[in-house]
Amino acid sequence: MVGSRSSASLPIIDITPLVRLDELIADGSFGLHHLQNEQLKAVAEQISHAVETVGFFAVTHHGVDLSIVKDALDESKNFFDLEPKIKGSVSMTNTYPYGYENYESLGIKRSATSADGIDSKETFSIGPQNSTKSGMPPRQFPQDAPDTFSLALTNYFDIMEHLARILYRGFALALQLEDVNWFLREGIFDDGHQCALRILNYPSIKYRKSSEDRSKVHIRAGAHTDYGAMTILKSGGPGLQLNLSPKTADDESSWFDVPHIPDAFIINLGDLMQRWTNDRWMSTLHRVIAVADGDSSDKDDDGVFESARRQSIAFFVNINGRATILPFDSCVNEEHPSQYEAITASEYLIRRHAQSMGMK
Ligand SMILES: O=C(O)CCC(=O)C(=O)O
Ligand SMILES: [Fe+2]
Repeated sequence: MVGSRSSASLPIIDITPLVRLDELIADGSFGLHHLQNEQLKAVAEQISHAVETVGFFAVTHHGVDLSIVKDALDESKNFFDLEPKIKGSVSMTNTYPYGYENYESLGIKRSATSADGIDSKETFSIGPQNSTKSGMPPRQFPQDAPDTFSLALTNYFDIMEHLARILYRGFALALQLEDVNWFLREGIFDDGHQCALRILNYPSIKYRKSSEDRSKVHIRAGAHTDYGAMTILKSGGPGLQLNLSPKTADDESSWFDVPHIPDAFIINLGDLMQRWTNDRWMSTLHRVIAVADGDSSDKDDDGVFESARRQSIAFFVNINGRATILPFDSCVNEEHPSQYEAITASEYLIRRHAQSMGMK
């Protein structure tokens, strides 16, 4: 029964100490003694625990200007309301891996489980600002979309880049790397990084649930793991679920709701970070399901349910394409020998993308 879905205990981490650290570094007053701060150590421990046991956590007190988030959500809504001809005028191609995609009309099924159908969502993505250093194509926005749209997305991208830096410091502390700015070194995560921003729209839907199989859920985005280092997700409503064991993806009882926490961001790790940490940190399977409005989900008879439109914004945090991914020393020992060879980040992402499209 959908009404009995249970919530995973999502770690909620107040990242104030990491935001303070960022301020100290920005104004030049940082000294190594600041790393001895007990609250900072506690945050690193919380991150470490979250990524080793769930692969997902929420961050609060992140310092992000929420008016930029609101603008991005409002402008996204207006964008997806535009005519298909306009919103689809910049679309994803073999040479431009961003732009507009309508999964339903393309018949795209990107999911790990046989039970999932075609995603009922549309998306628009942009890549990094610095196309020369990142080696990615220059950003494109539909010509007939308002300037306020490109401005809102550009601003959102910039604040996410900043939050990514703050979180990467948390990761360096959690991994006990020798330098708190380890991930932010030149050639690892500098302005040649390959982050991507994707806005998502799940149109409102009506669906019927059969009385024979009441456990069946209506999938809006099929089960998948993300490819990159981490994803910073702003979800505009409930419906996100996670599953801690890929083997049980077809078993409904193994899916847990990720609580929707307004004003927080949900962080989840991607496959690249799992590989980098020699499988110590988890890239967790997740999906989006329709949640009936007004929680009328446990009607007795065959009912038609309606689920409101849902929007979200995913910021896929990557690193520079040429950076080498080799398991961290702190994640390799006799009990856990290194599982992976060195690979560059871009090689890895291309390989993962090909796998998801059914090519090997
Ligand atoms: O819309 C959401 O809440 C999740 C989106 C997601 O998982 C993705 O785009 O990778
Ligand atoms: Fe995802």
